[in-house]
Amino acid sequence: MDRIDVSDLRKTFRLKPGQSVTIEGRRSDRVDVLGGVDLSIRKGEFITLVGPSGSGKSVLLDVIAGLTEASSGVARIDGKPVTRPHAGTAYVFQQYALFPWRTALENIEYAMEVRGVGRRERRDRARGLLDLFGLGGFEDRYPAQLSGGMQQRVAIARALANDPEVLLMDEPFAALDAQTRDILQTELLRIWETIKTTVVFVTHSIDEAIFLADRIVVMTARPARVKEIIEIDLPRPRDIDLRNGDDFNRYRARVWEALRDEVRKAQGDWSLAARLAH
Ligand SMILES: Nc1ncnc2c1ncn2[C@@H]1O[C@H](COP(=O)(O)OP(=O)(O)OP(=O)(O)O)[C@@H](O)[C@H]1O
Repeated sequence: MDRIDVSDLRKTFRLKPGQSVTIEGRRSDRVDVLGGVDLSIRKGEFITLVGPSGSGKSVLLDVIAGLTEASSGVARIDGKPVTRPHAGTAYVFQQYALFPWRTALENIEYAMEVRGVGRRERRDRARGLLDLFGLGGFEDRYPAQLSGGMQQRVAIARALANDPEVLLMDEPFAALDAQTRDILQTELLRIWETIKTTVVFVTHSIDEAIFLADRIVVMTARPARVKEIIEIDLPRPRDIDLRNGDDFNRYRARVWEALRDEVRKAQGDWSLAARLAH
């Protein structure tokens, strides 16, 4: 059975009274963000999601997470419709979203506390996760005392603390410098290869999308649908040098080919909106 199944998912936001947007030259108080998304994701698969800015990738993740209700259609996890946040789903955002008043160890323990896991088990597991992410020795540091890369490692460790069946990641490395980003991609893959949870990872980076994925889902401009799914047939475990190879280059060209027109459409939408706004 598929782990995640999304079927004809649509989402329209109604704006607040007095607010409006310009879409294709017309004023509207509604924004159609998801326009019928169909997608099946197998258990243990690593999916990356790319699409123009503002195309609804985060909204799609929010619906799968149970944080936003769809206007119509359904997202299912293990065959059950998602209607609210689910203990088996963890979410990692671009901003580290750690509790500043808790140490690294206590941040990781938090998710287990909520589930009522006993203190000793919590501590042991949180320590194990810190070690897994190369953060042994930093357990008593507060987020402000950690680098961006370290904070994001803690955020991912916290997300993994409850052994999620589904891990949703919304541009988790976008705020990091290029080298830290490369390192974290490799670390994430190393850890994923041992735990094999199902990952849906949103990114703007084509290289990141190829490097991580079993399959890349390319979304259209808003209202978003799945434009194309590209199978990434590169050997695992993957090393960052893979990016210099011919196969990688071919995938780069192919993903960009799928994305290019959608990015143009989205930009046309914005520039038209900007012209009309002046
Ligand atoms: N609560 C809301 N009310 C109204 N519009 C919303 C709301 N949330 C999102 N939107 C709109 O939905 C669209 C899609 O947003 P979303 O953040 O999912 O895009 P995205 O593809 O993740 O973009 P980016 O790649 O830039 O992060 C945007 O136009 C956004 O303004």
